[in-house]
Amino acid sequence: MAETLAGKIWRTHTVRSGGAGDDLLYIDLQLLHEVNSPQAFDGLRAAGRRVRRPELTVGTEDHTTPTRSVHALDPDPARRRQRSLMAANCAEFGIPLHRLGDPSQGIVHVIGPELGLVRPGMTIVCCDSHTTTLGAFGALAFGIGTSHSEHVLATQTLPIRRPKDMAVVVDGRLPAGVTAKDLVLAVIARTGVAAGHGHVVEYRGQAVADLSMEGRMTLCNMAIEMGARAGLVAPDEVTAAYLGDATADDEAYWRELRTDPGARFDQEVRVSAAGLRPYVSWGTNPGQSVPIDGRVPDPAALADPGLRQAAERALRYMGLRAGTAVRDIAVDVVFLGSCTNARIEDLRAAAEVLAGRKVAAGVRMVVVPGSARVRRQAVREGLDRVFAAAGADFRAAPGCSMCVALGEDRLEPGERAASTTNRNFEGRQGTGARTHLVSPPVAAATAVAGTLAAPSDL
Ligand SMILES: CC(C)[C@H](C(=O)O)[C@@H](O)C(=O)O
Ligand code: SF4
Repeated sequence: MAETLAGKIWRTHTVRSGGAGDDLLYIDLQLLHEVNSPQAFDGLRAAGRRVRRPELTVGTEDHTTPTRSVHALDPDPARRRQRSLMAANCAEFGIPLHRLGDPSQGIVHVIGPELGLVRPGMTIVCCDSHTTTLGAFGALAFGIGTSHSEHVLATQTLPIRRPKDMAVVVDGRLPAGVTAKDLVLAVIARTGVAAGHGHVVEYRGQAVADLSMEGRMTLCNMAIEMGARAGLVAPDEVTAAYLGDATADDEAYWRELRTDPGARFDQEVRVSAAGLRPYVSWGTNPGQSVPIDGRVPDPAALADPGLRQAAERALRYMGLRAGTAVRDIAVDVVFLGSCTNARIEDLRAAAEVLAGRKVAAGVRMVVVPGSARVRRQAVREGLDRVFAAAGADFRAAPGCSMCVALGEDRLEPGERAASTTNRNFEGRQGTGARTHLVSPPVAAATAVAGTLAAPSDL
């Protein structure tokens, strides 16, 4: 029978089939970070269990770490305690951990691929919703809760119901200057934030095949923002070239890792790439996004009462008026960072726009690399000097930083940011903070213009 890619990975990892209920799935890799892991370890200890496969488990510190220096003492004792607890847990259970200052430390979804841990056809879990990022490699990767994390630590298996299959097909080619971030915002603007609920989304079509691995990671990163369990791109030559070490056996296996012709998806969305422009969010969910040359919509024009109310509330929170041209919105802060857009290609794209230009007076631009490796590469390429010359603050240590405001970095109440992150709900980047989700080139152009802008506006 014709199968989807998700279906194949699922079948080959099913230890026990649960019929209409949960299957028991073998998990190839579990990643951990400091925020959600303590409960899982407490559970193990209480049950007197060990970690079944510590060598298939890797931890990092990312959500709460300082970014100004790898030696900085975090002034907050609760955050310090949380990270020491993670270190103690990993030491006790024999799990490798990349702490701040370690050359491989960084945001959990960024370091997995860097460490060569992510391969096509794997099943990967982490107590973090953006684990979907790793679907870019043709791996089935998704976030789980802490009790499930404990289950995987103890048994290397996970009880879980088989999700449905959804295809997002992007026909044609993306115009110049339109990135994976714009594409995913455009898709969510069309489908809404719940369309993928209970589904694995496989991104397909020419525009997806054209994306680099980093672009595919951006795309899969935000699968969760349309409600999906996971995002997936079938492995191809781009994947093999990025991994760089595929054997003939690997390549033969990877060729099977694709959706068979005639396989059925439970849902399909088709998008044409050709007409897309840079996208910017105006509201408080990623679906509330419009092209950069658009205007803040008028809630009164929305037929659906739920969407209308959400838009009214979003405009109030965001301090925006219907009909305002997006390009007229002035920002206080530009944040280039996060597991969505803080890999080397993202930093390059922003630096290309900033080169020879200055961040506008009154605007603060903060650049936080996704990992220590990304930072070293950026310095090798001289991007640090480009950021400094433009007046941007290129931080010394990687981490989630201002994406989530769990560490020191955050927006002040009422501040407005153009941010390369993935979530813009109320308070996400700090209490009362206002977030506009953008791509790295738009972030850089906005920093220069002081108002939301694309590079072509400069
Ligand atoms: C803190 C963590 C569990 C959370 C997640 O699950 O995604 C965070 O990474 C986020 O992006 O909101
Ligand atoms: S960078 Fe942001 S989205 Fe990514 S894991 Fe960290 S907090 Fe979550």
